Amino acid sequence: MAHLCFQVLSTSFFTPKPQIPVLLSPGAACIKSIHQYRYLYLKAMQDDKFSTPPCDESKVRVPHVLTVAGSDSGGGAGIQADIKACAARGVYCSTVITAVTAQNTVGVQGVNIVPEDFVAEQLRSVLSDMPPNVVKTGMLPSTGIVKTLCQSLKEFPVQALVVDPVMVSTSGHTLAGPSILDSFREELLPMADIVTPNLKEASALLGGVPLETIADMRSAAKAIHDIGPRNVLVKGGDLPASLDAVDVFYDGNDFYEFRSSRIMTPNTHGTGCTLASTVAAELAKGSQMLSAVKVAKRYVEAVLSYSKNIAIGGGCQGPMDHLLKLKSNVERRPFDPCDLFLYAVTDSRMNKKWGRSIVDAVKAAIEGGASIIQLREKEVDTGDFLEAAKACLKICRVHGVPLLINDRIDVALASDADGVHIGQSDMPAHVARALLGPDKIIGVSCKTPEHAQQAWVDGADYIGSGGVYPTNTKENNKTIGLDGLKTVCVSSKLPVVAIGGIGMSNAQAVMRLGVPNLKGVAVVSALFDRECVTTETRKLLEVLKESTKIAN
Ligand SMILES: Nc1ncnc2c1ncn2[C@@H]1O[C@H](COP(=O)(O)OP(=O)(O)OP(=O)(O)O)[C@@H](O)[C@H]1O
Ligand SMILES: Cc1ncc(CO)c(N)n1
Ligand SMILES: [Mg+2]
Repeated sequence: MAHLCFQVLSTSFFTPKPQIPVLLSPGAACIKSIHQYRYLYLKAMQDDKFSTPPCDESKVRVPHVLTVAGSDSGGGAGIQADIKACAARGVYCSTVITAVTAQNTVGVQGVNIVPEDFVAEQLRSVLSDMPPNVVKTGMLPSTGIVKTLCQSLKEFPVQALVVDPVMVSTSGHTLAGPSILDSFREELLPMADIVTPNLKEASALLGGVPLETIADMRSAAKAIHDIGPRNVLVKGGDLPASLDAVDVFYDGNDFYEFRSSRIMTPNTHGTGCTLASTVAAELAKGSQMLSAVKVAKRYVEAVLSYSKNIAIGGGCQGPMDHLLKLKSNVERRPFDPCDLFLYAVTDSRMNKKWGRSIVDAVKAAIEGGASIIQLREKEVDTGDFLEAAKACLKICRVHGVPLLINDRIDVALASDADGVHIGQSDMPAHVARALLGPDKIIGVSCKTPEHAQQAWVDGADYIGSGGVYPTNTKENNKTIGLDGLKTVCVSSKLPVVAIGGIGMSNAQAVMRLGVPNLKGVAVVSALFDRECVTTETRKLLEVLKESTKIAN
């Protein structure tokens, strides 16, 4: 009996278009071949038969890749690489698992194939309920699984199909035997928008022709294109180590070479899965094929380069670390309110007056015992500020002292400083938080309980409150006094550092206010408008330590 199929159809070559659901009439039996559905799609386009689905403006479309692949217990290739690559590229990834492998950096110890009907069930679950933009395939270990997949794709067509014809692991273990070659050639490849064989796989698809040079890769790309996929990318990761990593792309008309210098690293496990998933992710976002491949190649190169020295496992082929963007957050130790104890704020006028560079000033303050540094450089050009921030950061990291940038979120981002300190008239703290991400330190200057309340709501980590005493460092700055400071501290959920005219003579009075969230003092002139910054910092540290002893 013919049945209703609610389908998502696409053009015969990938075009970045929203998915167009089509309700086929009961008379239209489920489409038999991919060619037939592509024909029907084009015809329907001509006849203007598509109805746009009612759109709910409150819903956000999420680009979505479904990967149909094997699990790699080592986490570097297969399903695990696909999920990580899609996540890194900002794309949702659902999974149909075709095999479970026991694998590590030494090799493949075992393969357990998922029964064909259970692969079919997983496919149905995903495709019928949450149609992906793009399907990407990896390890398809049996002819039955290839056929099941092709059948599902005919029933539930998608915008693009990316086929990574996984056959042999880099360690030489067979992941899908030669028996699948016929079903690849006859059924899967003709449906593919792109197929991405490595040298061995390209050779196998062509009956074993030897492939050793870039000229060979071109001929292979053309011959594989004749099998039916719309685009072919022959990957050159396995070219001799002396050559660049060159991939050859052929779209049926033109050849393109994607070249990157070869990264000398043992951590290349999963490069192929990562490349294909990234192509799929970029297509899902709406890229054209050529730009998707370009971005994917660049991404793999960046991840390889980032991961070249990581050590996971004792074998000779390690995995990559896909989430490089998140890495800097891991290296930084979390903010500790006690860091606010002796908070040194640099000042360009004072540095000029005493003939010091920003870096020298920071070095001296750290040597004297400053527990956090803020670069407050109002008169320095952006380029010079950035260079100084990077140099200061190196010193701060060595000593475990956080480095904050005053006002300049751009400089904080570009230098990868630990955070920023912003005033009431700078960028709102919640916007700074959105730009800087969850891990960077954000401090906000607050004079009132309302400011303090807002800083908490906006996601700040601490507040700076003052001026406690009159100061020349900041013009037109209202003095709030010890009482004002206490009022702010009492109403603040965040730790507080006191600022404004604080030095050796009055630091104890401030610290003796006796409010638990007052964690320290921020000083400018008391350290930097002096001949020896290190000596002054040491002295102030002693005074502060003394005040805590008295308080306890
Ligand atoms: N050492 C390297 N330096 C730079 N790029 C590389 C290196 N090794 C592989 N690549 C690139 O990584 C991508 C994947 O190619 P490769 O030939 O390694 O695929 P593969 O053999 O299928 O990988 P897998 O190990 O996942 O099966 C290609 O773009 C290739 O050029
Ligand atoms: C599960 C799986 N898929 C693909 C590859 C190819 O890298 C692998 N090693 N393991
Ligand atoms: Mg591969």
